[in-house]
Amino acid sequence: MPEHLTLLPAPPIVDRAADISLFLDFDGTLVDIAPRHDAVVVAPSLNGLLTRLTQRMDHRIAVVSGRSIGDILSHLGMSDQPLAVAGSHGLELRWMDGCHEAPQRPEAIADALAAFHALAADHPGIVVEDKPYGAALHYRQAPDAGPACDALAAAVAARTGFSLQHGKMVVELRAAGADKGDAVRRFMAEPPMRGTQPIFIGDDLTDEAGFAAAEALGGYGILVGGPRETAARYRLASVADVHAWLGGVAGGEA
Ligand SMILES: O=P(O)(O)OC[C@H]1O[C@H](O[C@H]2O[C@H](CO)[C@@H](O)[C@H](O)[C@H]2O)[C@H](O)[C@@H](O)[C@@H]1O
Repeated sequence: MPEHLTLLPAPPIVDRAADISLFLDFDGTLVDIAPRHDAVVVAPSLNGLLTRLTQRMDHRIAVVSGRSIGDILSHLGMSDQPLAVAGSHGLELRWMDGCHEAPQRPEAIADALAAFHALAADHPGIVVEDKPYGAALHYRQAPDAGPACDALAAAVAARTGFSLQHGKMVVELRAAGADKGDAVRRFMAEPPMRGTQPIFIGDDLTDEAGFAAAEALGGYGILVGGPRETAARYRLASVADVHAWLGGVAGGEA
C-alpha cells in the first residue's frame, strides 16, 4: 500500500459552523455496518445529534445515501423533520422543505430481481435487496459467492442499461442518471448551502463521487474506516469517531 494512504490526518476542528455545509453518508458512517441491510442498529443518540446539528447549522446538512429516502428517514426517525436527504446514490432528492424529486422506477428491475433471486436460491447466505431504483446482491454472509454476484450483476447491467455500483460486500444495479457528487452539486447550488464550504463524510466507494464534488467546490472529504486510495483529504477511524467529531461541530459532546 502506498505510504500516503496511511497518512490521511484527522479532520480539523470546525471553528465557524456558519461557513460549512455537511454531507453525511449513512451505512458505515452514521451507523456501523451490520450483517444484513435490514439489521442496522441506530444509536439512540443519533436523532438528537442530527437535530442539534440541523439547528446549529441552520439546515446546511444533508444525509446522502445509497438507501432510499424513505428508508433513511424511517431509520433516523426524522420523517416529520426538515432534513435534506439524497437517496438511492443521488437519484432522488428531498429538500429541506420536504419537496421530493425522484425518477420513474425502471421496469427492468423485475428482470434484475428475478436473476438475483435465482442466484440466491443456489447460494445460501446471499441476500437480495429490492430498491426503488435498482437491486442489490449482498454476499456479506456468503463471501465465496462474491465473484458469482459480480459476474451476474455485470451481465444484467449489460443487457438492461443499469449502472453497476460496487460496495462493501455488495454489488448493486442502479438506474443511470446521478451519483452522490451530483447530489452535492444540486444542494450546494441553492440556499441555505450556496456559498459555503462542503464537507462530505463517507466510507464506501459510492462516496468517492461525493468527496470529489466537495473538493471541487472548495471543501473536502473525510474517509471513515481504514486507509485506502481515496479522493478524501482526511480520515476518521470509526463511526464512533464520526459521532464525536459531529458532536464538536454541534457545539458539545456527541
Ligand atoms: O450510501 P450508504 O448509506 O453507505 O449505503 C450503501 C449501501 O448500504 C447498505 O449496504 C451496506 O450496509 C449493510 C448494513 O450495514 C451491510 O450489511 C452491507 O454489506 C453493506 O453493503 C444498503 O443495504 C445498500 O442498499 C446501500 O446502497
